[in-house]
Amino acid sequence: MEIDKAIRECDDIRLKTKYNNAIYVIQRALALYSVEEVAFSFNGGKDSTVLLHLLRAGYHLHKSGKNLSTEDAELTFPIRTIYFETKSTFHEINSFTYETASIYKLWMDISRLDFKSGLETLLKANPIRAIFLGVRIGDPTAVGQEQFSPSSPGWPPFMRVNPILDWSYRDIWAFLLTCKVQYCSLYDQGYTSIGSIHDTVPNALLCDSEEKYKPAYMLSDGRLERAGRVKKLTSQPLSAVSNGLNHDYSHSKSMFTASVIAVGDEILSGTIEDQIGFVLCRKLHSISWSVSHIAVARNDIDSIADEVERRKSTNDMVFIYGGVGPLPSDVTVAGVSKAFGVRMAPDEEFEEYLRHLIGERCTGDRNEMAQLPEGITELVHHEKLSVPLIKCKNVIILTAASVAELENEWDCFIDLMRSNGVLLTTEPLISKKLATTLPDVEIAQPLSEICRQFPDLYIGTYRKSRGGSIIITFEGNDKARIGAAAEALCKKFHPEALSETE
Ligand SMILES: Cc1cc2nc3c(=O)[nH]c(=O)nc-3n(C[C@H](O)[C@H](O)[C@H](O)COP(=O)(O)O)c2cc1C
Ligand SMILES: Nc1ncnc2c1ncn2[C@@H]1O[C@H](COP(=O)(O)OP(=O)(O)OP(=O)(O)O)[C@@H](O)[C@H]1O
Ligand SMILES: [Mg+2]
Repeated sequence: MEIDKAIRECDDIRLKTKYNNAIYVIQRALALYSVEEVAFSFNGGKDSTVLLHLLRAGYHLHKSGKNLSTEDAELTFPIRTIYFETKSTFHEINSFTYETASIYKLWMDISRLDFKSGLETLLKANPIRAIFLGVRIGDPTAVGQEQFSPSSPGWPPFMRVNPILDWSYRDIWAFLLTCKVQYCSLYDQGYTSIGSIHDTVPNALLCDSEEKYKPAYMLSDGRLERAGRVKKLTSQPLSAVSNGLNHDYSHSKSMFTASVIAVGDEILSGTIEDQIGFVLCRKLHSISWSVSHIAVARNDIDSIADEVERRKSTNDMVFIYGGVGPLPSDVTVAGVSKAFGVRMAPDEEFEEYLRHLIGERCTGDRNEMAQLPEGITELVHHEKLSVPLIKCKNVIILTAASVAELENEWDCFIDLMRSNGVLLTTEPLISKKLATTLPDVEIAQPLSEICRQFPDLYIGTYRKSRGGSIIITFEGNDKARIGAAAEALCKKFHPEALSETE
């Protein structure tokens, strides 16, 4: 088999290792699923071109391992190949896909539906259980994926098989050039990663002094392969902690809203009690911020991403804590990354901080702790913080794991907010509490009337126990109005029925 031979004969040890690992994944998949149960998602891009040849080699080796006729395996490639064709595909990509299909006699299934609907249709009509993809770490969609990853909730059920997940940009080009296989012509014109015609331009890093573009394999820093993608999210200046807040500052009197997300399986199993959320709500309340939601998410990228996605657009700020660090369960930052649809990329500034903090233990080939969501992360510095606060648009990732640590991070956060003028826009809330042992049925009606009379105040109630006292809270910015509301309520009962409490 020409691919296998080319790799075995080359002296690139790194490429050989990557190749062997990818072939291993392919062979395991072919051992787990029959040929009819697998499909290959091919779109003419460089990554899927690499995968095509790996699959050809892997299928051949799979056949020869079973002592079946390998001649047939060289000539035919019986794995169903799916291509989602759209009007916004580059014509060079389209024609390369069709030419490749004809050269290698691919069994093509063309879909003109969106990915999800196309896959639903395909899976209804065929016994497909696993799909090979050319997804690589660094792709925005790779966040949280492994070599075998079930499709996400909401997608039809199948196994995503990613044999080249750990391949770098350099590995891709080493393979294509070593095996001397054809690739789409756009890669020779400065394109380094290809999306749709609307969001892809040649990579400016390959433009020479005569305004000509060098081929994609000349890009020296593979982390910049997506520099030719027109960004959907523009990055922000890294100056103020208030950047990215959804709040409209022109209405300075309106309340800021926040959501609080704790991350931790142990909170959900009742092993530990979340005290940080409680203290954080109190602190937010003390500066007149309204907490609209508090949630606990599992240590799982999709659960975190779902929660963050839901809250970030409806709140001025989202605070998330737990699951930050190098442990296997520390996936909070990756979850935030997924919520914003951006990839995780090494952040040199953050790595430097970590190096100071924990020495050389944190450096290495893949310093996971120093990977942060790309293009949306702002490191917010404060002299009292040994590691800066991580702020992704309006999501603040707190590293606190105890109330004392939260106190420190909070003080710094407040300091920074003040210096950005944010806290000066709202006045502190004033509150008054009344306690009563009257039964709730007796209080309900008169209290409703007071609520109607004082719509400018927040009036709430809570019970200490079913049989015990009820606490009525009055909150607002105007002391006189609070006094008037409390008095109006007291007048509706006998003089000792309600008393002020802390
Ligand atoms: C075969 C196939 C399977 C996919 N499975 C999933 C999935 O399970 N979950 C998911 O969020 N996206 C899935 N996607 C979508 C991709 O992750 C991603 O949204 C898409 O490739 C982005 O392409 P775009 O940048 O052109 O929008 C799948 C795509 C393909 C082609
Ligand atoms: N339109 C499509 N049809 C079929 N598969 C697709 C399509 N778009 C993406 N895929 C699958 O998703 C994988 C990842 O896509 P991605 O765009 O990151 O890589 P690529 O297109 O192969 O290379 P490049 O990074 O140069 O664009 C592809 O390798 C392919 O398996
Ligand atoms: Mg592509």
